[in-house]
Amino acid sequence: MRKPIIAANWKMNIGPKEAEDFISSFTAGLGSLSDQADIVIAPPFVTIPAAVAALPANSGVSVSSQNVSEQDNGAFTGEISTMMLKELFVRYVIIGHSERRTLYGETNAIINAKIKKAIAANLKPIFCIGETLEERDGGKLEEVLRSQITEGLEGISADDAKGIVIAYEPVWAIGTGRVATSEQAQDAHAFCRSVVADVCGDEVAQAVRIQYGGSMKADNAGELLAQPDIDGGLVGGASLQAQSFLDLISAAVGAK
Ligand SMILES: O=C[C@H](O)COP(=O)(O)O
Repeated sequence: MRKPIIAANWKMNIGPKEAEDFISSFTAGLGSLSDQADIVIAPPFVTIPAAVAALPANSGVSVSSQNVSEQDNGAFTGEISTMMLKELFVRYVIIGHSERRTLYGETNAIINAKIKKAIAANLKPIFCIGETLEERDGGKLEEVLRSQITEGLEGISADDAKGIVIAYEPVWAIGTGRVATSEQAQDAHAFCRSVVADVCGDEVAQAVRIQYGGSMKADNAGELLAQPDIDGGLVGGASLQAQSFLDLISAAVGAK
């Protein structure tokens, strides 16, 4: 049985002050939800210290970054290293989000280097994959997912791969309000799991958690999480208000 994992990706929203207010309302309403799922919040880099400080001890909520450098240190203006994140008690790192791929030119090779760097620092990667509408309509869904997974996980041991979280996010569903149907999402998740089995073996494929991302909300989270291969969510818009994120988590864990 894979424990659900629900992550808030705040993207370029919520500064340090606003994060304190969010976390105080969010943790006040969390109750036992954090026993039923791993809950992760990924603020912008500058908000991470305030988010970590605002979380009560034993809240059961982990902090993630939204990106990390594949370099250790040096002349890389604007970049943040794994070791800097470790100092801030960050536990997860979102890697290869479609916005990083399309807007900032991240390739499968760069993403693979970032995943390796995160693992070496004992940070847990949330490894994002997903097809564009053009690729899906052009019959390339499986080809795209296979190459993203195969190249992203290249050279990673089975033991390390087990701890990676994969986020399947159809690009056409991100921020559009157009959620994949539960059947479309389940089919894609089952396919991703089969590719992980090809690359890393069946034991890893059964252990790896695969989140769905793309217009997930409280009113569709239950149906999505009821699917056997959907183990959680990577949530953008619906994670920006404490109550809407709590409602979503509640619906998600209720379906498992
Ligand atoms: O990382 C989160 C995803 O990009 C989904 O964003 P969204 O929930 O706003 O569609």
